[in-house]
Amino acid sequence: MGRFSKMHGLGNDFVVIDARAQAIDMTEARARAIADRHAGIGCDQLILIGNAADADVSMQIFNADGSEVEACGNATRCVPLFVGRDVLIRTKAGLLDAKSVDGGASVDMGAPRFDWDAIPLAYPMDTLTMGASWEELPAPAAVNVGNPHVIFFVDDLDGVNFDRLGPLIEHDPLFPARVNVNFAQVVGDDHLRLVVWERGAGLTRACGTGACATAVAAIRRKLMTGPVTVSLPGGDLVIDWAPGGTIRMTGPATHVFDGEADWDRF
Ligand SMILES: N[C@H](CCC[C@H](N)C(=O)O)C(=O)O
Repeated sequence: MGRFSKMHGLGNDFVVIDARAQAIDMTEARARAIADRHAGIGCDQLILIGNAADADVSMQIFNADGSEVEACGNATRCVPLFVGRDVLIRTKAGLLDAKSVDGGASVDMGAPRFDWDAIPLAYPMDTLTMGASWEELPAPAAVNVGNPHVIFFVDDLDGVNFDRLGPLIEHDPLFPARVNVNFAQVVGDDHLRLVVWERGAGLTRACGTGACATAVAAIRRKLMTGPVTVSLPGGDLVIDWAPGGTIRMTGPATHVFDGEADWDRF
């Protein structure tokens, strides 16, 4: 039998498996089966913690649809709680420094990237105000924070049909690696509301990399200067960034319970 921890960051929930202690052959199909909320354990993302030659641990991230991706901000904040100390984490997006703070963690998420081919987009385009539109939505921004994000700043977040526009944009051929779709509303000085349709997971209660990408886009557009409070359905994150620097994300991390499972059954 294998062991796992159920954890979350502002309701964005994870099954976390310590692959240092147990051999597990993770495939896209097995990740999807584990994440299934009806026939599996259920989570937005599956997280494998492993050994790393150049860091304290490695972190692999699988979306609920089974796709392996580069970054997950909310899960990164859970790693110090999971391993019991501050850690340097090797991910597909680079080395991340995660330190415990009261009730959660503060993480240096690295530097954002803005070039069209770093997002990536299918062809050259300005990524601060993109020359692309979807129905009534305003021209978005695009930012890569280890994973790809498109950000729409709207006047009325409650009037957006997330379930219709989210998948339409996630799968648009302009995004050859698909994309996380962020819908944001400025609600005060250095304060945003944000709802995210996540690539490979759909609507979640919070998205850490989405909060990072959206705060960076707001600062780039001079809508605010930061540190930015990002209010997601599951709660608040604080994002600090200045042009030319790396992004610091601070917020809660929660351990819910530990369990056992026979991984060969998935
Ligand atoms: N859906 C994302 C991965 C999880 C990101 C999110 N849960 C976070 O906290 O950053 C992607 O496909 O890039």
